[in-house]
Amino acid sequence: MKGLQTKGLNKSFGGLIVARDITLSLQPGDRTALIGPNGAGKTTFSNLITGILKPTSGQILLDGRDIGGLGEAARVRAGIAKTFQITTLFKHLSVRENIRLPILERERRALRFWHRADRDKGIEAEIEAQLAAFTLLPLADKPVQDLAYGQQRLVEMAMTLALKPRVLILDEPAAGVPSSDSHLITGAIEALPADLAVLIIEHDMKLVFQVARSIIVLVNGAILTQGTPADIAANQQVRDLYLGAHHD
Ligand SMILES: Nc1ncnc2c1ncn2[C@@H]1O[C@H](COP(=O)(O)OP(=O)(O)OP(=O)(O)O)[C@@H](O)[C@H]1O
Repeated sequence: MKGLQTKGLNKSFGGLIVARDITLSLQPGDRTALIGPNGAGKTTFSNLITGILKPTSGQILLDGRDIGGLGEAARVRAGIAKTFQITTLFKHLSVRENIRLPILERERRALRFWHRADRDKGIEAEIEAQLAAFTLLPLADKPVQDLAYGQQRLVEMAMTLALKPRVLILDEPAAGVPSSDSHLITGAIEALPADLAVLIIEHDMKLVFQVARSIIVLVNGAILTQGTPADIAANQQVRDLYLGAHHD
């Protein structure tokens, strides 16, 4: 089966169960949001997928292959990427230079024997394409520290795509972004490569309902329900348990 699957994923910290029998699948092209109240286990789930945490039991498959035994770096190489965080941006370097870094790193790892000039030309073309895709061309030569927060988040996304992921986890892409700039984030998500499988963990329901085609609701570490945005908006249990409740 193509894409990412989890089968019966469980995680406990001592007596505290934070992931309960999570079985889901994320196919190429999916735009799936994972929502749930604070402490529901969303971050824990993302950490299980990226390999930061090891599950207590259960399986994680990528294209049908069990990747549960792989460490974080190997999972990135296998095609699972989570967005770089703003704290990892080189703030004094330009947007273009920041985007160049993960591309150079990828090429160094791939040990492809390009003629140097061809390789450099290819890299520069890729940087320009990413700048254009994320509407960053006019800002390309500015130091990242001079950008608005929402624009810095676009730089993170562009850098993550240099890893050529097949599965992309966007962990709170709109966190800290003023609502006047949230269209930058929704625009960037909508412009992601069509065949990428995208999992969006997000508190901002407006953004979730704009970009997700499927929504998974997590409560107490377990999947309460999964459905289209219309299903979820109409689900009384979700409204009672989550959407009506106060969260940040
Ligand atoms: N390393 C840890 N050790 C013990 N308990 C932990 C650890 N990490 C998370 N937890 C607990 O696991 C539960 C789920 O936390 P998690 O951060 O995954 O939830 P979340 O849905 O991402 O919440 P939020 O929306 O607030 O980010 C919480 O009760 C949390 O206190």
